[in-house]
Amino acid sequence: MNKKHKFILSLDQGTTSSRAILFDHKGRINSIAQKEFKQIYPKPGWVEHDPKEIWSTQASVSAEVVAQAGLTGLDIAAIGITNQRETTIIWDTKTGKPIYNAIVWQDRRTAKFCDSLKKKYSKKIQEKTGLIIDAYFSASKINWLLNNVKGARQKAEKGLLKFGTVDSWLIWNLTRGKIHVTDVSNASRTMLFNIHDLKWDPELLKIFDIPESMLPEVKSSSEVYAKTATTLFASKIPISGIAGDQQAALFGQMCVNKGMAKNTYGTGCFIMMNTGKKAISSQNKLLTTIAWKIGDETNYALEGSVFVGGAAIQWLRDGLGIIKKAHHSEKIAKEVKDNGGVVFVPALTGLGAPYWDQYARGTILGITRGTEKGHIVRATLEAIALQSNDVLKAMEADVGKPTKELRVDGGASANNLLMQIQSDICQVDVVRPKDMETTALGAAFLAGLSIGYWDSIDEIQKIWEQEKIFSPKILEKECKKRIKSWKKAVKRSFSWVSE
Ligand SMILES: Nc1ncnc2c1ncn2[C@@H]1O[C@H](COP(=O)(O)OP(=O)(O)O)[C@@H](O)[C@H]1O
Ligand SMILES: O=P(O)(O)OC[C@H](O)CO
Repeated sequence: MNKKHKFILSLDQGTTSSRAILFDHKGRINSIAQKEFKQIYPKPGWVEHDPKEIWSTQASVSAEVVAQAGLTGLDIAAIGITNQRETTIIWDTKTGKPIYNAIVWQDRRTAKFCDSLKKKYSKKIQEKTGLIIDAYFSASKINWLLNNVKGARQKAEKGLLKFGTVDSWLIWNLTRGKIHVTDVSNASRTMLFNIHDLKWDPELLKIFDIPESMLPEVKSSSEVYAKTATTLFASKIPISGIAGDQQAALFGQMCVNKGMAKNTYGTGCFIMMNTGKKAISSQNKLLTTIAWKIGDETNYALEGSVFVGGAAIQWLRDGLGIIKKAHHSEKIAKEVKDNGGVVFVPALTGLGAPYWDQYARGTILGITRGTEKGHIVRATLEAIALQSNDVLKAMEADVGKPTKELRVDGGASANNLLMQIQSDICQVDVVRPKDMETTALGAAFLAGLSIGYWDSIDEIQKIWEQEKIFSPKILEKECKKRIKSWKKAVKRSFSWVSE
């Protein structure tokens, strides 16, 4: 069969659901299957997933999407993997069983430990890893698991345990325990990886007290790592692309040139700017990270993560119960002409970039007798846009250039009002692609490139299509006014709790 008549299967393992998507040679979606899984909150600030459920939901949607399309494994040219990043899984090499739940990127249990490292190591860690010391990254989570799960440290020291981010865990299972790998983009989120010499860093391993034998082999983002060995598919399919989900989205948005930026509106908001072959060290509390490595070329990016993006909408739905469905937020926010003076800072799990205050908490200011539910909902959408703008402005300051356009994707980018607000606040064009599953598409592109399904990035650029452009509708003066009151509110949310 002609390769071009085959499909690329993309596995998109996100924070709230596992998705499998089949893409055709034009980069169009043929079929999607998705399953949500359980979020486990054992204590305030702790967030866990069951690694077995991560695997079982991902395996079942993978089989489902192929069957649903009336295809078999023989129709799949390759598999690309993209995943929630930083989330930490440790498993027993012999049994393949996890020693504990996955500690999710949002989990704050290691905040104090991270604080204790800041004074001595902030500079060194930022130089080597591009990251700012925070409980967000994998290193302190691995350290916690080794120190708190009975017998873990002894086993790890004997080489009997493996650590992986979710990509490694999925590949371990897809290959029935034969392959333990990750790619540079995922490795760059662990706080153990030197992003300049592309190696696990012995000094960092010492600081976090982690044996190197636990770590996966680090590969590029686009190469054949292995072939599937599960019974999920009738044939052995090459796994040939891996990238952390935000890096995959940057690639899926074809932000392949220096200065191009994207924002993914999922649970959090993740703004990333391609900085080309150069790792730019941020002066504005952003992260320097590896976007991808293709062949011998490593591409770097600046990133700012907003912890609570679409999750603020979820909170309106599940916590406050003032909306029934996430997409109702648009209609309800449109019932009022503006925010009525209400400003919401959704620091529900602290504040990420560019503030990095793990002790900040959510606050709603400006409520009066006239405040309606629409004002709160509108202020929530504005907060998503304002947080994203803070990051974009920090990026522009780091690279010394204004952004031309912001490409958008993720669940909440379907909200037209939010996209218009984003364009107004940033005073840039917001460009939404036809295919909003850009994360999965990016992984498919990486997988397809390495097996020659697509010949080059140039060929892929030709198939990328935009759906809609949102241009600023308010004047810069009005925009500045809104940002001023937002900044005032953000200050009030700082250091609210001490634990
Ligand atoms: N129309 C919408 N308006 C605003 N928020 C939305 C809308 N649709 C989805 N969301 C939000 O987007 C998030 C889901 O996006 P998704 O990309 O699936 O996230 P993730 O990959 O983090 O699980 C949820 O937090 C949800 O509240
Ligand atoms: O699963 P998402 O889309 O919320 O992304 C999670 C990020 O990778 C965390 O860094």
